Amino acid sequence: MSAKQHPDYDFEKKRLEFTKTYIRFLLEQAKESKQHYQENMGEAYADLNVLDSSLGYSNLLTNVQFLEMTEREHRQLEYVRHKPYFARIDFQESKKGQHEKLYIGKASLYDRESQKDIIVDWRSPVANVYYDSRLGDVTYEVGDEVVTGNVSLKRQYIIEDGELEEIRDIDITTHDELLQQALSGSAQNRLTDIVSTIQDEQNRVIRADLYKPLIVQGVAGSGKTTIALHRIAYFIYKHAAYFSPQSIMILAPSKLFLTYISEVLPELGVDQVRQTTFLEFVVQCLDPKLRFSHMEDDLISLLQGREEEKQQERAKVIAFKGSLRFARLVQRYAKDIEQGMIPEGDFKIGNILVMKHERIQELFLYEYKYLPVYKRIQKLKIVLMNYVRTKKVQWEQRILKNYEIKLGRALAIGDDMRRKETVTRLMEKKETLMADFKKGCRTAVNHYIKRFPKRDVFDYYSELLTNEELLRAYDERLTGALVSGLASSRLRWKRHYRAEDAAALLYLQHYLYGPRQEVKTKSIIIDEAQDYTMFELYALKKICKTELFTILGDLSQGIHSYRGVKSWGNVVEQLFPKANYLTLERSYRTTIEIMNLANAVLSSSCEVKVPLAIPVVRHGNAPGFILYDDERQLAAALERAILQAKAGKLKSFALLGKTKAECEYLMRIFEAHSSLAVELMTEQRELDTSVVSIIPIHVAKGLEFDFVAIVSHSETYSREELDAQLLYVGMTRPLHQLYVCAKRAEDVLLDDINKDLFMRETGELGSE
Ligand SMILES: Nc1ncnc2c1ncn2[C@@H]1O[C@H](COP(=O)(O)OP(=O)(O)OP(=O)(O)O)[C@@H](O)[C@H]1O
Repeated sequence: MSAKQHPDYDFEKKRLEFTKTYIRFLLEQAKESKQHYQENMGEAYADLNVLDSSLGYSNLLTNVQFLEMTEREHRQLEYVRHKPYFARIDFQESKKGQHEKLYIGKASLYDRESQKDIIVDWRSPVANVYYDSRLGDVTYEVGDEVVTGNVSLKRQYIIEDGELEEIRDIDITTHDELLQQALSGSAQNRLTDIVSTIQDEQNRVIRADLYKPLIVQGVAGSGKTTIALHRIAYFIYKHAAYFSPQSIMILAPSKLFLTYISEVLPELGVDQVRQTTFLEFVVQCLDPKLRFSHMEDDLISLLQGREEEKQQERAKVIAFKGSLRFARLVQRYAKDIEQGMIPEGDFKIGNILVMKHERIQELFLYEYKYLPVYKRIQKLKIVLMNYVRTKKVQWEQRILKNYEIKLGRALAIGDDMRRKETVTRLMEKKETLMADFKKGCRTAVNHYIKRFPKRDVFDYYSELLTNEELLRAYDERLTGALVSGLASSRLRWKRHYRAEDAAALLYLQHYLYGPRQEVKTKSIIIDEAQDYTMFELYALKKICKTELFTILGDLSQGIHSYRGVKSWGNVVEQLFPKANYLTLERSYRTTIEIMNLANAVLSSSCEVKVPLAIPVVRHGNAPGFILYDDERQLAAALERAILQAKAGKLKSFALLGKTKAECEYLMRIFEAHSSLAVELMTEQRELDTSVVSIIPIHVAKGLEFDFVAIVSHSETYSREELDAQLLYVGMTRPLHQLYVCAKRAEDVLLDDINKDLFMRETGELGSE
């Protein structure tokens, strides 16, 4: 209800004014403190030359740290001042008996004098009660302790620009009203935070054990991306000492997607989290010059279905390269490289045995095992150099002694001539030997180390792919077709690889060289994880040396399933046996009508591997099916639908095609027959809601729009799993309105679907 109509309006208004005034006061204080620390820094800097330098630096450093802290506080206050909180719970803890009104917001605030909470952070233990429990008796956990109490009121606020607009009391069970309101809004070109309407199943994901891997199967629109980001904010709040933002890495499918999610973390007060794509990460670990063709290229070839047999073979090669079987093959190869590296024979300087081959092997293969193979060479070099240095005098004396004995014998020779000759020869020999020995001590280690092979990861990997004998040696069950498929999958240019090679290269780099820069990641969040191969997940685990993965995906959207995850069970069993597995079955993005049609299309054409999405209670228009005959009709019908939707306040519009070629075709149709501003979206561009975006479905995966039309013009959808999943992905992108346009119902798999699930329109309706 409107805030003013609520019986507690005066009280709540006063409370809000008090909070705002206090925030203003703190902001003033923070401003003064900042100035103070800046002045101190200036003085400390000037003193650097005068004072003992360590004291000067420590002064400077202390002030820099205080300044950073104050700036952080300042930023946080600035960012909550217009919307300090979004909910209140009245809570009475059983033990204390004290009744508390707890206001929940995005950041905590307390009275500096009384130390009492003014705002409680949404991530704090007690705030869990707001998300998780109903009115009445509740419990929540603080560490190992369980706190019991009673919640007598749950209240929500809508505060805009510091003004109280609405107050709602949640009487029995749900947050539905506020959720409905949140969901009925428009899709922006950026994802937003949802702290005030997090649902209980989502709350469980956000707060799931942070020290265990977590795998989440969530239907389309269930909030996976959104809650992954909230989980990061929770990580940082709960374990600030262990998880700095820099130690967390998000892996997203594309740069476009990264831009799309870029505002959520700052909205949640979190910055500096590493956000990248898997291929970008591999490039950073290996070599900035490394280039990958995109996995979408393979998808496109598969979708276009050209030279079907060849494509089937390619799909098999891609699938194999993503498998743990290939990972084992690469592992064996890496082991052999390791074993075969050590130069033959003992390490000697002249005749002096420095180290036996067996001992070097022992050091290299066992004692330095904790290091990547090539780093062990450096280690061995240092050890051998030190060894030679410490032993040099002893060896020298041994040589000298040897000659002393020989000289002693020579001096005893009776014949003057022979004695002289022998002594001179021995002296000369000694001189040469000593000179050689000294030189040997300086150079022998380097010479020995140079005998280790010097090859890079690309060289090794190319050798593996193209050497039939090697491939069979590491996997004797390999078929001839696969062997030749692997060989022909190698790209011609050095440092230019296919996406399917990324995992093997990453693994080899990890095993042989270690990453180029130290990987400081302690926790990895993977979105759209159904597109990852088992080998990719395995290689990531190895190179980051962590088990702390949060893996979120939806098998129903597995359009890369020829390579990607087929079952979460496999991921748990083979890679993360300690993982928690959670599911999200409710979908928040689309209306019931749209979700019902998407579910029907999916289940009519392929085996559904996971539960179908349950839409939250939000109704909308029935999806429209536009049957058209020619380009002109199509453009006119869609223009009309879009203008109508614009009048109905929808803001973001997308036309989805099966492939890039189809989208380019649509672009031409619209430019020729419509006055709408359209733009062809690629992964490099940013979403612009002022135009109608034309996007291939696989690029739109993960994104959302108010209005979506899926157009089949030059491309149709078959009953193959890949096509049905692609349609499903497209159909689950809109928030409010879906159109499917085709020349025949079977082209978009609607021929077999219950006709009540969509409204059939003909192109003529729209053409005037
Ligand atoms: N609890 C919630 N309150 C309000 N909005 C929500 C909530 N949960 C999800 N949403 C909204 O639902 C939409 C879908 O969320 P999101 O994109 O995170 O889902 P997803 O599971 O990653 O989807 P997909 O797999 O289809 O890409 C977003 O607009 C998000 O803001």
